[in-house]
Amino acid sequence: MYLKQLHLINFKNIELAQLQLNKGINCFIGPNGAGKTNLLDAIYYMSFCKSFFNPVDSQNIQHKHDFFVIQGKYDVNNEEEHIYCGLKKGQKKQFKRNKKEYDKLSNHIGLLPLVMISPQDERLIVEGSEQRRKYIDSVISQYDKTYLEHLINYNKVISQRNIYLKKLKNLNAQAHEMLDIWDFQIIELGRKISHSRMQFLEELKPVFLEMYNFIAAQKEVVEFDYKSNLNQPDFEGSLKESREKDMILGYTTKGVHKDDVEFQIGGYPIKKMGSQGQKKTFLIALKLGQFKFLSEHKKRKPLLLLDDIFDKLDNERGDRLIELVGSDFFSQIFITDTQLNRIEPVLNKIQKESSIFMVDNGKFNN
Ligand SMILES: Nc1ncnc2c1ncn2[C@@H]1O[C@H](COP(=O)(O)OP(=O)(O)OP(=O)(O)O)[C@@H](O)[C@H]1O
Repeated sequence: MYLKQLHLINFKNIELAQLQLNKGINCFIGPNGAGKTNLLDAIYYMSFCKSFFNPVDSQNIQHKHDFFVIQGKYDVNNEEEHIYCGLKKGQKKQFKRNKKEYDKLSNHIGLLPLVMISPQDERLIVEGSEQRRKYIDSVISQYDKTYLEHLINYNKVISQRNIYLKKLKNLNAQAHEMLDIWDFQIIELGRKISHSRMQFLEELKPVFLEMYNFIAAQKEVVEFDYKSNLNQPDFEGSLKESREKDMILGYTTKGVHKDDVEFQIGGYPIKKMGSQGQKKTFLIALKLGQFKFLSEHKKRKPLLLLDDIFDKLDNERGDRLIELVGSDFFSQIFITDTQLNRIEPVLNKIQKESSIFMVDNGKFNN
């Protein structure tokens, strides 16, 4: 699978861009703020129907304009796929595949698998558990539609339960009866969600370790551990016991919406003990592991988007990463960097078909 053509109008700082893309490697080189990451974000948008960076859709429209359009032509197993996304201020976004609008955007997720590696991934390490859950959910949703449905339903149950808790004054028999109904679903759906998350992380672990050990040349020991709220011995009992507390707080404190994954280096949390380069290596290995995982599950190689990837890595790790990325294991790749003299030697080492686009002030030349 690869992206052949990209056409953008008023997407962030890119007023107009029409690009013919290379099946191999596409490099976008330019100064800070030029629009390199915005271009990657437009490609991300076509796979996930949303921005990687800004969840407020209307803020992705170029300032002083009232709409944006993103269009892409893909080759998927020698069939052409045309994706159109248009957003006009104050209106619902239009998302079409081959001129036909989707009934539900969730039906599109997974058609064009994609893995993005960005400096923003640091959020996965430094921020709270919500970031890690979102990450896991977005990967599983790319290959398992039922999971996405369970997750949507689970979130609806939690939000209805929370609305009810906020209005509740005391836990009388009627309140317990109502909560029993929601708690039954929290347990049923939660079990399925927790099981899928556990399976995914167990399968991801060996490929993640393989990638980490390759890039870091076995220099340190890393690990991740899934902590599911549902795995405590009597989850049902503890959900019931928390009702009083939930009523006071006005939200549900137990359930898979509180799950987490602990990232470790040398047996300690990487958030506290990892150096910047080690954290970066960890995140790259996680995402490349995800790439391998998705390739196997989708029987299709995802697009790989590498935003500012070589920053903070020492030469040895950088070289090993180049060796990896240059292998036939990866298909179409998009790379951004501020320096042409850092990218040119990389392309020479890789020996893959490539195009270089110079980016300045939202304009692209090659
Ligand atoms: N809705 C918008 N309208 C106009 N400009 C926008 C909009 N959203 C973001 N921008 C601008 O886009 C620019 C950022 O572009 P981008 O993140 O693509 O830069 P970059 O080339 O990746 O830079 P860096 O090398 O610093 O990562 C900023 O100047 C930002 O103000």
